[in-house]
Amino acid sequence: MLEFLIEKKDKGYILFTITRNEKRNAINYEVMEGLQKAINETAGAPDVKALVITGEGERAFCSGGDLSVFHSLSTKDEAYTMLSKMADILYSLTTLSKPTVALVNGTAIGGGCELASACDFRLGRQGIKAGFVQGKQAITTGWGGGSILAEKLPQHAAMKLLMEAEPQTVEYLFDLDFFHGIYEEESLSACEAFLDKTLACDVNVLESYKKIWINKWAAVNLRERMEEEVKKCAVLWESDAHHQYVKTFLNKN
Ligand SMILES: CC[C@H](C(=O)O)C(=O)SCCNC(=O)CCNC(=O)[C@H](O)C(C)(C)COP(=O)(O)OP(=O)(O)OC[C@H]1O[C@@H](n2cnc3c(N)ncnc32)[C@H](O)[C@@H]1OP(=O)(O)O
Repeated sequence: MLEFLIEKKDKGYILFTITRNEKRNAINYEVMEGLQKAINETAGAPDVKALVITGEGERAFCSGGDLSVFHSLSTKDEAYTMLSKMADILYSLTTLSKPTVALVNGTAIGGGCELASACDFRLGRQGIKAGFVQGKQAITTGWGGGSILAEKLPQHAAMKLLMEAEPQTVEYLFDLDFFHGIYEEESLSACEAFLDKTLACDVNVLESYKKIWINKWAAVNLRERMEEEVKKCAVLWESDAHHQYVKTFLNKN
């Protein structure tokens, strides 16, 4: 069974859905491949004006890296290989030539918040929570999401979310400008209402405007800063405290 769905919508955008609700839409290597495929398809299709990313079901948007897979990564070198692979994908998402939306339909935890941060816009469903919880697991954001967040939010807001490492309400995160909209209705209707005017714009105009930020992020060496973040997380990954968190989580039931 496929772990993701890529759908080309009539309104002119691609919808990428992580279809692993039973694992709260955790990201494994197959989901990583699917995400890159959706990014490439969006970039390459002249009739596609945006990419929307969401999770299957009502419980979770994305619970970050799949710990039942990544728990076997013991050393910093083993961790680096996975972390840098996803950092490449998140950089290509961040710098995708067209607008992107994280449609946060449920809980977003850890790397799930990094995935959302890599999108241009974030919509959160009423009642959900999201948190960069890595700090509570003796690691940092490991996919470059901290450096991306530092580009999207004011320093005090980004630092607070990363250093407190707590799941927060959608209202709290809206006030910090992490979310750009809160919705109660069905997710896709909310997303299409948010994107309506943008999708009415010529794709060449959208790409020209997005290039302003792509150039900015290149000028501030975002990719190099993400690489440094990945390397630091890989070192922390080796700690007993981190391995103990993962072990406890996987043995909880
Ligand atoms: C890899 C590095 C990356 C980075 O930052 O670079 C990271 O993302 S590190 C952070 C990794 N993610 C987590 O620590 C989140 C772990 N999950 C949870 O905290 C909860 O599951 C939560 C809050 C997302 C949802 O809680 P809820 O009560 O709704 O569900 P359960 O906890 O009962 O989980 C249901 C089912 O899904 C499995 N599950 C959930 N998250 C993950 C995950 N990240 N990896 C693997 N499996 C996950 C969980 O084990 C349960 O499975 P079951 O077989 O039913 O017991």
